[in-house]
Amino acid sequence: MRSLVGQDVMPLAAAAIFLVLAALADVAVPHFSSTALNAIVANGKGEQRSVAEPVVGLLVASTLAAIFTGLRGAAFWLAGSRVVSRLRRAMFENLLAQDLGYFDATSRGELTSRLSSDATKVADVVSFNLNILARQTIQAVGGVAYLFWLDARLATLAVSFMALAGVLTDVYGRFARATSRRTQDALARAAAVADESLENVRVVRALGAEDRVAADYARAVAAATALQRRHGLGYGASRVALGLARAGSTAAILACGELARRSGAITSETLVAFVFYSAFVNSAAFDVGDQWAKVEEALGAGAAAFDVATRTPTWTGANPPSALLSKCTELDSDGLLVLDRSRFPRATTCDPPEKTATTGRIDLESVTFSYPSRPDDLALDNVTISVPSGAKVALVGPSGSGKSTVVRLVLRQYETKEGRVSLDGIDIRDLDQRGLSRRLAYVEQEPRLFDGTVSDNVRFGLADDDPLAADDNVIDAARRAGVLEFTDRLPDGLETRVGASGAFLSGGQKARVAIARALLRRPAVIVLDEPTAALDSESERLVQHAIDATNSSKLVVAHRLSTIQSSDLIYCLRDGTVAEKGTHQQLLAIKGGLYASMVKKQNLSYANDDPSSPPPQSEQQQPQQDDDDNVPTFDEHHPDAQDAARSPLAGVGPSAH
Ligand SMILES: Nc1ncnc2c1ncn2[C@@H]1O[C@H](COP(=O)(O)OP(=O)(O)OP(=O)(O)O)[C@@H](O)[C@H]1O
Repeated sequence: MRSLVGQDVMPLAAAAIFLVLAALADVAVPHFSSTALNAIVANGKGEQRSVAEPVVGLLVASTLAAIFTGLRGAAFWLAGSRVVSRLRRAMFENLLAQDLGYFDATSRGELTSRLSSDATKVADVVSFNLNILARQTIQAVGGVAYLFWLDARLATLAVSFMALAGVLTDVYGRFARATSRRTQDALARAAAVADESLENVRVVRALGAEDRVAADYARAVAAATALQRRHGLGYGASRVALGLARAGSTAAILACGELARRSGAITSETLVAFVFYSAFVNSAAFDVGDQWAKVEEALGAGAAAFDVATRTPTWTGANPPSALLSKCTELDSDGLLVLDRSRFPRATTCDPPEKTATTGRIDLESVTFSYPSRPDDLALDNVTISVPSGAKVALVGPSGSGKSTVVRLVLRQYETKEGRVSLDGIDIRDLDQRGLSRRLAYVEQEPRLFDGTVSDNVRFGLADDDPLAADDNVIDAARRAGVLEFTDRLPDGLETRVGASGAFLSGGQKARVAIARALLRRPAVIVLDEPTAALDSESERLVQHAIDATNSSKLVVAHRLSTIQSSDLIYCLRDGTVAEKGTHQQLLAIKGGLYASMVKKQNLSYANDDPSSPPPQSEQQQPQQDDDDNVPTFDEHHPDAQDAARSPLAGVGPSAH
């Protein structure tokens, strides 16, 4: 909290000064009111007292109170909006710095709800509740002092009622804080349901699942509503209790005051002034309770927001897993407030890529790994994989065998449990994350784009002044990845907007943009998770050629085996272990081997899928690796197999570097 408000000391100090001045002016108002009233009553009894004097005093005090109240309100509002914007930034930056296991366990909808609704609650506290709380506290304390000066015994009576109100407020405040936190949690869960459904709205529509999704959301909202109803009843009960305490206070003061007046212990005038002041003080004191309860509520709601803003990511090794925590990340003048460097003492190196020669060799050495959400299941078990400099290495294997997991570990999206992943012999945990992501380009199976133009997306992640991001380079990468083929037909060319998450582009177009993004970076290693699956065979051949023509090492996940037969090395995974390893030909030679059986199955299914292909051959007739010579192994009648045979890569062994 200190770091959140620390930079707003000036507006807050100004707000505090205006607050004190407004409260002092307010405190003077009942004094002048009661003086004027007493003068009017005395004049009615024939005395000659000035009424004008207290009325002028009243006007001056009220005017000053109004001016200072306005200034105070504006200053608190300003501070509140700055604090909440800083809180939101803190939350967002800290989210970007988290280990990715955190996102497996926390839904995006919940996090966006924390960023919007929970943070707003905190803003309200600073803008309104603290402001009113402080003002009423000053007025209550000043008023009580004045009451004691007027009559100590009656003042003690008034204060005991205020203490009762304090106890009631405290009880309600605790209830409000706990309920508010639970309500925000329930709202966050509802937001998660809405987010997931809207993200997948096409699937929902296609499956006709609107009613099911609407019911899920209604249930989630109902949970929040039940808590809000409870909260509302609690609030109502607290208002009744406080109202009764307040009425009791006024009645007791009037009754005891009248008794005291009769006994001569207090004059009528003092009693009138006391009643005026006690009404003023009561109002302030009871408001203090109300505002305090609201502060408690907001603290309950804001607790989750603070958790998000301050969660420490877990990592091992010398450097944190996010470029935001990197020592070489430049901070803006405002500073990244969450990223307080003292919290991240292990961030030791800053190794800009240009300073580190890199050959692009990747090694997984005896890696064992399980996902944080399933700590007891080994996704990889003692896996050793090498990608030599400039080589093309493929990962194949049945669904769930661990191919994508290998990729995630190479990208350092998760931490290995045992063993290590290294780039050029350096443990990737000891590399600066920014440098690592400059050296490794990743193209995923379903490429994600960001709202902006095609060229923005090709450049994404590079600094504006980075020479790599120059227009010529972008055009060259776009040409090699086949992006120009479709942008040249659009009126705005590379400056065409792609829509939210690339919604205006087809799957194949998105894939090309993502490949151009990777090519532009001229990385030491390109990691590809079958990104060409969405392309037609002609475009696929073109893009494959562009990727293979780079000097980068390539680690390719492949489901369609026709795309990787020219790889220098193929690792075949099964149940999180390396079952086979070798070139396409070597693996085919393993009779009854996993790779050979996958190739056989794909040929069969291709043939069955393609109505123009000849009827499937019997298993005995399937093309098999001839032990004596290297005959083609893919179904020659299948388009993919034909592509592969015509491909510039077909059968040429190591790719051109
Ligand atoms: N985020 C995750 N949290 C928990 N378990 C996961 C997670 N991602 C994958 N797994 C599990 O890890 C194992 C390996 O998954 P992985 O995604 O690496 O397989 P894959 O070989 O890439 O599969 P596919 O070919 O279907 O994409 C599977 O059992 C999967 O259920």
